[in-house]
Amino acid sequence: MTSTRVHLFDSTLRDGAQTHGVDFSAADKTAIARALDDLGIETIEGGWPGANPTDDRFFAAPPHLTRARLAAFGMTRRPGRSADNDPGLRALLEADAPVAVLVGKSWDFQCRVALGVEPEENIRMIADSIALMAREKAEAMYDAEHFFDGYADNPAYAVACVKAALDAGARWAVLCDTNGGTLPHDVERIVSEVVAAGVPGERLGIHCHNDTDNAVANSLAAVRAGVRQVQGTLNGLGERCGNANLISLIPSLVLKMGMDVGLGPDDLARLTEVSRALDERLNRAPDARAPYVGDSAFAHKGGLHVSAVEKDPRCYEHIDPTAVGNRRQILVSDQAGRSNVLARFREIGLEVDPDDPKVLRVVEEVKLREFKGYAYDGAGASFALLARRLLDHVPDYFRLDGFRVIDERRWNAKGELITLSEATIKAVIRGERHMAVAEGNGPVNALDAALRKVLVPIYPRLADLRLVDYKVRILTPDAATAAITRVMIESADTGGERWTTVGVSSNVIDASYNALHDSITYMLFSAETVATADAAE
Ligand SMILES: CC(=O)SCCNC(=O)CCNC(=O)[C@H](O)C(C)(C)COP(=O)(O)OP(=O)(O)OC[C@H]1O[C@@H](n2cnc3c(N)ncnc32)[C@H](O)[C@@H]1OP(=O)(O)O
Ligand SMILES: CC(=O)C(=O)O
Repeated sequence: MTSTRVHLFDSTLRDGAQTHGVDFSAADKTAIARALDDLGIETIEGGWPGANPTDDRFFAAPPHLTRARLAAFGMTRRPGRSADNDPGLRALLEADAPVAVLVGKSWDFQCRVALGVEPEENIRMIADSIALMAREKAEAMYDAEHFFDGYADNPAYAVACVKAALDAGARWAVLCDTNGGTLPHDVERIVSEVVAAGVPGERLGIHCHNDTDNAVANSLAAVRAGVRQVQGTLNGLGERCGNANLISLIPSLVLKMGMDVGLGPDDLARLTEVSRALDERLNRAPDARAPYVGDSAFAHKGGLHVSAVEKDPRCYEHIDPTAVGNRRQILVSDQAGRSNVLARFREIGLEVDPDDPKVLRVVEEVKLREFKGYAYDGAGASFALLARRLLDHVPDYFRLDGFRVIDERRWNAKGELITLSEATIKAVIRGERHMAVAEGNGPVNALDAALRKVLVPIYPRLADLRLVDYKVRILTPDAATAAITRVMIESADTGGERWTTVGVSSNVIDASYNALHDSITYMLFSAETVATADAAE
C-alpha cells in the first residue's frame, strides 16, 4: 500500500524570524536553509524580500539548494493599485526564488478593520496578486490569514477567498490559524467542511500558531481532514507562542500516521541533530523536555520504569529513540531501584553480579546522599565515581591539604569598582607537597586556576579541561545564609566529551570545590581506564 504524500513547508526563516528575541543574520539564514535542505524539507520560506536589508541580502545571493525550493513571502497588492504597479509584489518578483507566498485576509472583519477595504476589494487583491505570481513564478501560494476565525464568523466569505486564490492559479491555499486559538476538533471539522464545499485537500495547506499549545495537534487534525501541505518551523519558532514545531510534526506524520513526507529513515534520524544545531545557533540551551528530540525524551528515572525497560524498551518508550537520532538514558536518583543502578553500571563498564549485596548498598547510598542534597540524575560522572568508590577503587590523584580564598572589592586606578578573587591551594600529589596561588574573576574561577597550576605540570591532559556550565541551587532557602548549597558543574574536553559533577555543602565554595574535585578525578580516571583498555587489546 502506498502512503499518502504530505508536503513539508518550513517557515523558520520567515515566521521564525518573528520570534520574540530571535534576530537572524543573513549568514544564519543561509546556514539554516542549508540544514533544512539537507534534512529534505520540500519548500523553505526564506523571508520577505523588500521588508528589511537582511532578507534582501539573503535573496540577493540565496544558498544553492539540492533537495528544497526557496519561497519568498509577501502580501497581496495594496488597495487602489494594480498588482503590476505594487512595489511589494515587484520585490517578490525580483527575488531569486521560484516560489511566491502571498498572505491575504480571509476574514471580512479584518478587511474592514485592518485593511480598511470592503471584503469584495480584498478578493480582487487576492486574485490579481496571485495571478501575477502564478504567471511570473514557478509556483504561487496563498496564505489565508485568520482563516479559522474568519470561517467561524463568515464561512462563505472565508471559502470564497480560498477559491479566488486557487482559481487565480495558486498551487496551494494555506489555511492559517493566525491567532492560534482554534482547537483540534474545530480544525478537523472546518477543514472537512471546506473539502466538502469542493476545495480539494491536495491543494490545501495548514499553518498553525501555538497559542493554546495545540499547533502540532491542529496540524495533524488538518491532515486527517485532508490537507496535504503542512507548514511549521524548527523547534516551533514563530510569532508570539510560535508555530507548529516541525521537529515534532515530522515524526508524528511518518511514524504515527504513516505519511510520506519525502524524508527517508536516515533523514528522520537527523532530527535531534538539526533541532540542537538551531539552539546552538540561537545561543540557547536545548529544551530537555522537547518531545522526540529532548535530552529527557527517552530518559528513564522511576525504578518501575527502568526495570521494565530493561526487559523490553517498548514498556515505556513510544518509539525507538534512534529513529529520530535520540538516545535512551537510565537515570540514577532517589527514585531508582536496583535495575537503574545495574543499567548504569553496564553503561559505565562496571561488571557486577546483580545479586552482589554491594548493588543494594549503592542504591541506598544514592538515596541517602540525595536526601542530603546531591542530585545524581543530572550528575552522571559523580555517580560513576561514587559507584566505583563503593564497588571497586578510584585512585586519589591528589589529596587536598587545604585551600584559602580571598575576595577583594576595590576601586582600580581607572576609578572603576572591581571585585577580584585570589585562591591559595595546598595539595599532596604522588607523595609530594605542592602549593599555588592564582587570581580569578570570582572565587571558583580563582580556585580552579590555582588547582590547575598545581595539577597540570603533573597531569598535562588537564590542560584540555574546560568548565562549560556552573549552576548553584540553595536547597534550604528558609535557612537563609546557613542553607545547604548544591553546585553542579558541567565540564568538557577538547575532544567534545562532556560530563557533569555535583558538590554539596553549607559553604558554596566548598560545594564548588567538591564538584571540581569530582570533575578532575573523573577526567583522569576515564583517561586511565581507556589507556588500560587500549593496552589490553
Ligand atoms: C500573519 C503574519 O505573520 S503576516 C507576516 C507578518 N510579518 C511582518 O509584518 C514582518 C515584515 N513586515 C515589515 O517589515 C513591514 O510591516 C512592511 C515592510 C511589510 C510594511 O511596512 P509599512 O509599509 O511601514 O506598513 P505597516 O507595517 O505599518 O502596516 C502594514 C500595512 O500593510 C497593510 N496590509 C496588511 N496586510 C495586507 C495584505 N494582506 N495585503 C495588502 N496590504 C496589507 C496594512 O493595512 C497596513 O497598511 P497601512 O500602512 O496603509 O495601514
Ligand atoms: C501567514 C501567517 O503567518 C499567519 O497567518 O499566521
